[in-house]
Amino acid sequence: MATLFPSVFLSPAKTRKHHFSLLRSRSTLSFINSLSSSESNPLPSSVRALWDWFSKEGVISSKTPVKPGVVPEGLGLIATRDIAENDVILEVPRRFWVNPDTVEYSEIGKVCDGLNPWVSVALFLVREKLREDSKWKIYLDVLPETTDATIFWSDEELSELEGTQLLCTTLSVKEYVQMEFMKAEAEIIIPNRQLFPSAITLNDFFWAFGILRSRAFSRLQGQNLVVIPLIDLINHSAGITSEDHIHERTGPAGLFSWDLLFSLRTTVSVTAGEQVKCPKSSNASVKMMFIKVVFIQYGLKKTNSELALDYGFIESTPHRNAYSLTLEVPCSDPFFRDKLDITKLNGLDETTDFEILLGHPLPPKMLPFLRLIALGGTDAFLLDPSLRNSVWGCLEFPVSHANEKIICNVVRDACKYALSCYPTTIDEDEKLMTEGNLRPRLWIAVGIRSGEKKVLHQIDGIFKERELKLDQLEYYKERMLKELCQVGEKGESIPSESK
Ligand SMILES: C[S@@+](CC[C@H](N)C(=O)[O-])C[C@H]1O[C@@H](n2cnc3c(N)ncnc32)[C@H](O)[C@@H]1O
Repeated sequence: MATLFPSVFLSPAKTRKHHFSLLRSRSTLSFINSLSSSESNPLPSSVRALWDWFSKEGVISSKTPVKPGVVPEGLGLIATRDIAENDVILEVPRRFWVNPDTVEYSEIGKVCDGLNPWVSVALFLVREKLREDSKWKIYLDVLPETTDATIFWSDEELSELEGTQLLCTTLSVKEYVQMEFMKAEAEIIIPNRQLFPSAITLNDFFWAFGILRSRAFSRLQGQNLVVIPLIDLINHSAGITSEDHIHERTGPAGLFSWDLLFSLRTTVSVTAGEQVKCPKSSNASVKMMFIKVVFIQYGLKKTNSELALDYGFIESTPHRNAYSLTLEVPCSDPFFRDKLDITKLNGLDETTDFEILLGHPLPPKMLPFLRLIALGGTDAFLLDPSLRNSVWGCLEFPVSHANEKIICNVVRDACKYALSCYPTTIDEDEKLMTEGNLRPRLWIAVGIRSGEKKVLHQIDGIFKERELKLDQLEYYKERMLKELCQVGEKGESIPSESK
């Protein structure tokens, strides 16, 4: 019966639809202890220059409760004094923001008019980076040349992702960026050489894209992306479980000015770090600083694939492991129009991605959608227009033995096929991870491929269990009969066939 379905019905290895929004959801602050030697991690001069610049501009002062520091995640923000709940950590005035408005009021504003906002900000960043006299030079010097985000991986590094959805997504994002670059080059850069005197390469454009994906926030008022110097030094921690700590307000924006401020606050109080003697050291002058690093939550709903793609790290939290199943009503289906109608009525598209998380149940609309796609034969009466408003309710429960068997077969076959595309087993991956000493990118690759396989085994397990219970499930006709009997017990009329 599985052959009833064309191959487009369920395509697990299909590239996940990527929403090329560069917006990061609102973020959260918190404070985690970290032990760090202040002597062994000197602050780069570029970061000191940025701090001095912001001091001179009156953006930070002796009252600012954080300072930049070198932390395991690269640069980060460190608490310098006790901070009370809901205190402001940093506030950066609008004149230091980099967003589509910044581009609009710049020399390239006119030629970038109408461009996709992220493309215009990317062109702006690259152009400023290539200028010796850029007003933004002090900030741009602090930005990393690259991260461990998968768009920056070599072919050899990407080969470690063989079989994964993340590999497909990374390749399609790279293709998309390349296409946008070629378009921008042909339509904006080449026709306006006087504005872009230095050659801009695809690698430059990728750098800017990577910067935006890993550092841009979404504005609270209005949805345009924005990069905020200094605030973008904040790192992510799995330990932070809330996302709501960014505010915008109008306030003092320097020595004599008033402006819109992008403001980062905390909802938890924090006591600043203190100097302690290194316990193993006999030399009393060697001291370790017990520091409080300020972290945010980059997005509670982001999967490990999204974290790896955007930021270049993954978490060990199980539910960050996900697998996306793409379900589609095939246009060759004899009931295509009816099924599409029902799909739309219930808020789904003809092709819908269902993200399944490790340790979580299937998304609620997945089983009804599967049953709808599989609907045919003697069950096709449920597609009658007179049942249009009630059919989804029926699909939330098993329809018929045949229908349920089809969905089990199709999903299990798809899982088996997807699992056969990974060159390693979960055991092999876990052995690599426990042996340790993996380079960061290999660690990410191994974590991603083992996470995806775990989710596929979980999905397969769910449908295997269903398959074993096919004879015990209650189907539509039995449910209808039961309902009729209940009506009968209440003394109402019973249709003659049921008597
Ligand atoms: C918004 S920036 C934060 C500042 C950054 N650490 C730096 O050195 O400029 C985001 C980047 O920081 C790093 N990062 C943030 N949180 C991290 C974490 N929990 N684990 C590993 N890297 C992290 C990643 O490279 C990520 O792309």
